[in-house]
Amino acid sequence: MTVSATSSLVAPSTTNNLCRRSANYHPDIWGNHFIQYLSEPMELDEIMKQTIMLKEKVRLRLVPRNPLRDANLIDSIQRLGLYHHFELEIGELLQHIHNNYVQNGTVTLNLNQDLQSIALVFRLLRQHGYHILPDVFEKFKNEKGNFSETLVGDVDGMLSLYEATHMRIHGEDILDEALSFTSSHLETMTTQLSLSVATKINHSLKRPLFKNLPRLVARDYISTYEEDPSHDETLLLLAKLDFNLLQKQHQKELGDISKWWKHLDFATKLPFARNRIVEAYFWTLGVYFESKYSLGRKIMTKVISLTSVIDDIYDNYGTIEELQLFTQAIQRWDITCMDFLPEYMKFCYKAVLDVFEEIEHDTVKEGIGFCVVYVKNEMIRLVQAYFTEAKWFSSNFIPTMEEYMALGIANSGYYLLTATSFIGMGCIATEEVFKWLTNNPKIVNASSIICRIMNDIVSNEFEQKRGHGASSIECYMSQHGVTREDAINELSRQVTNAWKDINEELLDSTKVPKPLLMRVLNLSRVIHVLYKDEDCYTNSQGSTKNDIISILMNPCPI
Ligand SMILES: CC(C)=CCC/C(C)=C/COP(=O)(O)OP(=O)(O)O
Repeated sequence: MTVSATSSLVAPSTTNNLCRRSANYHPDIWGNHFIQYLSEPMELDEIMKQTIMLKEKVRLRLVPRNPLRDANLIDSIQRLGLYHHFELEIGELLQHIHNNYVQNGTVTLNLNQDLQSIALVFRLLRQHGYHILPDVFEKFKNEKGNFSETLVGDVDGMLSLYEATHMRIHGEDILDEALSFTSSHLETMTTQLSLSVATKINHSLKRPLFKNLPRLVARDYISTYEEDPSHDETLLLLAKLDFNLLQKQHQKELGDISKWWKHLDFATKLPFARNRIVEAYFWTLGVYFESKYSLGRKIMTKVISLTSVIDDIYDNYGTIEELQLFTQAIQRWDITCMDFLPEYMKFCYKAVLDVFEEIEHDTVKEGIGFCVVYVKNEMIRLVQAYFTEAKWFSSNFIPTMEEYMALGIANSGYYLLTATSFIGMGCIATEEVFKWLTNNPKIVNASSIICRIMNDIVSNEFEQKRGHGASSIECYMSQHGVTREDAINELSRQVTNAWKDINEELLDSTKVPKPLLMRVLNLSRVIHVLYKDEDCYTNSQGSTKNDIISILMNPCPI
């Protein structure tokens, strides 16, 4: 295929009688639901006053007492979605545990055979950047070097160890073994336990804490915590009020963004494309939910929803000739290029330029206008990658795995989304940080690999049926002469390794501030939630719909 994106712009010949591919995506399922929230009154002063008072009450408790009590309190606060209010105090408490109960990287806390507590302390310290060693788990092995079967009766201990294993980095074989030991036994145990415990286990197996989205964890845990007779009333009430307050803010934000989307009227103008504004906001909410990231959420939701449409143009509807024009127009970034585009592309092109103008306006106001060119460049790189992918498909080219993954990292869109997420982070996202991003950092590559491969694994069969380029699965099968199942096993191993890369990079935040790395972690978590079993972004009527209802529509009953 010799189509190049650099030749001069020439208006396309008539395309009306072309045979275009179609994916028959289901329509938007939300209608005007979120626009309604815009007219709801916001009388929240009393609730805000109450939460301030409750926060101060909780803060008084966040002083070192007994390391186990401290660890459990931190765990509850984190699961209840309140960590962002107590970052400083929790940091100090963990520092205290580390100073007093860790020697040469090994936890020395005397917890005998209390697997639940040991694994909890390990998980919390790791999560907060302490490079402690997993050798504390050696004592749970038998003389043959296997995890002891006597642990199987300890459901809480098994679950706690299972959750801790997701923090593992390369070379930690004991945690690999612990993961397969705990997951296989937990799965078997579900048939012998009460329905509520089995449900809890199944949920953890599908969405371990570390790979789940903080808002989903909070909404779920608030209910679980309430049922625990030993719960702390102050903490529970604070968690509920805080969740509901944030939910009201999210509803208004999404209402505003939905109005913008409705006004674009892509459902009529580009009916072949996915219409997923609420799902795009959900994606963004997984990246940052805290009140102060409102601007970031607005920008990122708009970028995701437009990228989704562009992806559909390249994957389904556009002809190679049209795609070449669109690619050139994006490279040139000039509104006059619109004249050369087919009607349906004009709407999308104009919307992209308008959104970037809005980003420029917002970021200049915040004093970080320098970032726009970096984000724009990521959009250009993404569209070029989409075009290469379309050319490969139209010429029936099956790349090697190496060629495929180099393009797959670029067309995952995760560099664009990472750069976009940094815009919302304010002054810590310096120009150095955006430059760092242009040098293919390991953590962003890993997150892009997770995005590309998990997406390929769940959407492959459907995409191949409607006509799509070779995915990582076909490339691997063709290159290594193996079955689909073997290819999927190998690719899943690559996803596991990418998570280990992410964990390793999170332990070293010397190059880039940790809050920015947390965006990359959260972007990876979104992929785990949306693409674990099927493409729940494209087919959003199942678990995604339930997740959206639970965090964006249902307040916590007080
Ligand atoms: C990560 C980004 C940019 C998200 C925006 C929405 C999007 C393009 C989702 C993936 O769609 P898909 O499953 O059709 O992707 P692909 O065409 O890459 O397989």
